[in-house]
Amino acid sequence: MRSVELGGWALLAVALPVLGWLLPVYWVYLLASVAVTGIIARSIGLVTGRLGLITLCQMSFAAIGGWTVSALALAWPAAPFPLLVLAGGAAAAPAGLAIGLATARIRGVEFAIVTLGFAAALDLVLRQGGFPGVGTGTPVIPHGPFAEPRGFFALAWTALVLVQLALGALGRSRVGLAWGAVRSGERAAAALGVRVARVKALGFATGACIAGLGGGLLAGQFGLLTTSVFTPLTSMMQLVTAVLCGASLFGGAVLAGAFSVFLPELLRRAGIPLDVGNALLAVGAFDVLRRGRGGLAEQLRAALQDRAFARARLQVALGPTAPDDAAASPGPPCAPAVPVPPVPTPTVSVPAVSAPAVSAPAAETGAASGVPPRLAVAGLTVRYGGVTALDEVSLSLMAGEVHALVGPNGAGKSTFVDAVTGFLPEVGGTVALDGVSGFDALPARERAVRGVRRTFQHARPVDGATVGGFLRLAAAGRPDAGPERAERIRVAVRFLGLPGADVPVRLLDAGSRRVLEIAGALVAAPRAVLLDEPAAGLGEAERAGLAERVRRIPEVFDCAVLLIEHDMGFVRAAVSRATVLDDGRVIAHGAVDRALAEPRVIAGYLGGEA
Ligand SMILES: Nc1ncnc2c1ncn2[C@@H]1O[C@H](COP(=O)(O)OP(=O)(O)OP(=O)(O)O)[C@@H](O)[C@H]1O
Repeated sequence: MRSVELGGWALLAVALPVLGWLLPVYWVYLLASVAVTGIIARSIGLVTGRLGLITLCQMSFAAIGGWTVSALALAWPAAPFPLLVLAGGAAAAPAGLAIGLATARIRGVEFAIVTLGFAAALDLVLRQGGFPGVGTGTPVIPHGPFAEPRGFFALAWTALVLVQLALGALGRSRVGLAWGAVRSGERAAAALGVRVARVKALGFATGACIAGLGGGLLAGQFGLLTTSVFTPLTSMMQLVTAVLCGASLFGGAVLAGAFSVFLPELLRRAGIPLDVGNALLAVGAFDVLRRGRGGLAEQLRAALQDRAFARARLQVALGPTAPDDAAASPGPPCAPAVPVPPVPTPTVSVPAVSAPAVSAPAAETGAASGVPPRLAVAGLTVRYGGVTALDEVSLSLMAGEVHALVGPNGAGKSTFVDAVTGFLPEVGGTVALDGVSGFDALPARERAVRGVRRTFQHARPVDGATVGGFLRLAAAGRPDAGPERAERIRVAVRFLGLPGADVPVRLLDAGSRRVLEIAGALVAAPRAVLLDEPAAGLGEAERAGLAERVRRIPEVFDCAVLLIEHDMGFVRAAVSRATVLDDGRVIAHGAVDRALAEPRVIAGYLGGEA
């Protein structure tokens, strides 16, 4: 895969100068247009392809870049043109940041409508004021060699390649990995410690900056810009073409540029109305979205990846472990490598709660030893409209224990995890971490950063990431040094038998993805992990292997585990204590065998299975 990419870059490095100097000027002009349009398509590929946000205003950001370059070139004709183009990108970025911050809490149709509104508003403003130089008929003439078509060709393609290299580096960084996490699911991203609103705004601002660069280049290529180039409709057509071609990749952006430039030319020569071409592009984009496999370039890359990893191990290996398997290295213990900062006293007041329906004896919760529970949950109450999903539920999760939370479907188990990890807006009761109250007042991301990590019943690890990339992102939420993180990742990979770091997550089967999600929780040096049905999707042998590993998590990672699981064999193999919920209330708790042997549990849940 890597060699294919390197080969592609080498081919480009040779082909572009040759084409630039040998082709007739007309073709050089068209190919320069491909690069400029490709830059705008790449900005859409970032926002829509990587971040999953439908943007209908990328041509408006291009207009801001074009307007800025036009104004600067008229005021300062001898200015180095590349510098002006950079100024165009810089001018568009704040507009993107402002929209990104204002829309941080929305996505989907609402987000698309906001961007369309911005595009329409800017279109009106531009129609009133026009672009600099148009009134007097003074065109932008790029200073120096860039005024010539061949010089401009070199500038446009250099800009596209530099944008790609910058996005490639960003994509491998924590920010880029976080874009994929946000696209996969904002809840799951927050559970990884990602600042969702900030990451979205930054991504949108980056996209705006790139579109601004494209618009700045358009000013140099056209000389005089007209508003018809930057209407909301052209933004929509750019989006359609970018989606069809898969512009989250360099090849897709180039293809989108080629479609935009050559399709109208071909249709014109064939005497076919341009609208027919637009309709064909729209149908193609619709088909791409319907299939959900990405645009043309993304599908090609997926096919190449499938081939490259055809012989690789793509499942977790969960055979029996040797007692010292995970901790084979003499490295530092995985946790608590970083001390957990104290939780500040909450500024919001927590409503007083009455005593829990069933309260745990002090000896069982560990309170008698004076060691505070890792998580002390008291009187947790959650209502969905008229449904009381949790009713005064209390549970103490002690250091060193694996504790099961079991009960029939609809008992409130997932709601409990959502409430403790901060994913529900209105929750009654209190949660303390390591004896410090106020944990329940923190937002979800902050709870993850403080060391309470979770997995989801329906796992969705980061789109487009590799196993290694996902784990790096998951480990990055803690303020410790790189080598400690790398060591935690190494231990978790070995402990859970994960496939190679370069394997794309999308190639893993459902069960292996869930195990990867567990690893993501563990590499963050958590104080407690809450695992929601982690064995779903695994075969019989793997389930046994996972149960054994879950039992050993406290010993290897110094973190307490709350396990939700319907398979009682798995539960008995993995846990020491259990709390049984039914209809949102605790009906039994204590040592696992005793709790599961309670008559109410056997009658209401196990149906004689005990
Ligand atoms: N978003 C929601 N809106 C309304 N009701 C909900 C919502 N989520 C859960 N519920 C209800 O709350 C109750 C508890 O649901 P929850 O998903 O927590 O149960 P569970 O024990 O995790 O079930 P399962 O084992 O099937 O996952 C159920 O009656 C469910 O229908």
